[in-house]
Amino acid sequence: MTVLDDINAGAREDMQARQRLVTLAELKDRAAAAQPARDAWTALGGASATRAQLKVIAEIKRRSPSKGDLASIADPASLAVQYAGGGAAAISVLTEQRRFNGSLADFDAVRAAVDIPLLRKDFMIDEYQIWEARAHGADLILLIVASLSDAQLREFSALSRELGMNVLVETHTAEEIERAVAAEARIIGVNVRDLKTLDVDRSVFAELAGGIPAGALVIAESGVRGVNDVRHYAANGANAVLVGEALVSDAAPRERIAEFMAAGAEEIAARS
Ligand SMILES: O=C(O)c1ccccc1NCC(=O)[C@H](O)[C@H](O)COP(=O)(O)O
Repeated sequence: MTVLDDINAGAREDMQARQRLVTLAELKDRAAAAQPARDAWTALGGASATRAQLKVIAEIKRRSPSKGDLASIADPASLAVQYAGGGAAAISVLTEQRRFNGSLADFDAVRAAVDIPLLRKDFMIDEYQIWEARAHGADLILLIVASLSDAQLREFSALSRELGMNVLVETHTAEEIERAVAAEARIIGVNVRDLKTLDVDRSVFAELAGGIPAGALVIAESGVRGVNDVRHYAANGANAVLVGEALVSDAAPRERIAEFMAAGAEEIAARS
């Protein structure tokens, strides 16, 4: 069993516990009453003809399987306000409990504090979680190609779109990019962290990003520890970077985001 298999199995058990408390019918009612989803595609630069900026998706991440405890984050809402103030285009909130110490309560607190698009970052293996995301005000969800069949990728993407949300489709290999493209993904992430071994290899981004069709938004996920990593991703075609550890462990996340955006814009200008 890989780490990803193990996380998915835990995510399913936790979802089943929530299903005993909140039925799908109740979630559907809550989703219908929720404010419409914000436009994450446009916030991430999708509608811009030039895509001259590098966008930052700033993540709220307390712990991780690879690094253990990262930050206690007693007040996720206050961190989210700092992220938004620094210019983050979107905020990723990890809601997985067992390995990341996240929760839907964190998500709700962040939702109440900021008005920019929110990514519900979890291990999505069932439509229930997609309804749940929308019911809690998510604008964007993550689908990990390695966790899903082609049919699930298509069905989960279609449901998310029906609910007004965008989908970040995460890949780690050329074959997974082909599957994402076949599922008509418009926002494609390359996670340089192999979720089966937890190895982080930033060169994976340079190898794979060129295979993503023009028109799609390209998100570099994981491994940003400083401006040089941001420059590397921007120089190799990233429209946005998804950053967790470097921001939660920084005393000045607002300034760090602004710094990452400035460095990224310089690289994009240099490559065009
Ligand atoms: O972060 C992990 O150790 C991890 C392990 C297994 C599955 C997923 C994992 N992380 C999810 C992510 O992809 C990252 O939280 C995200 O890309 C930010 O990464 P980083 O900036 O390196 O914290």
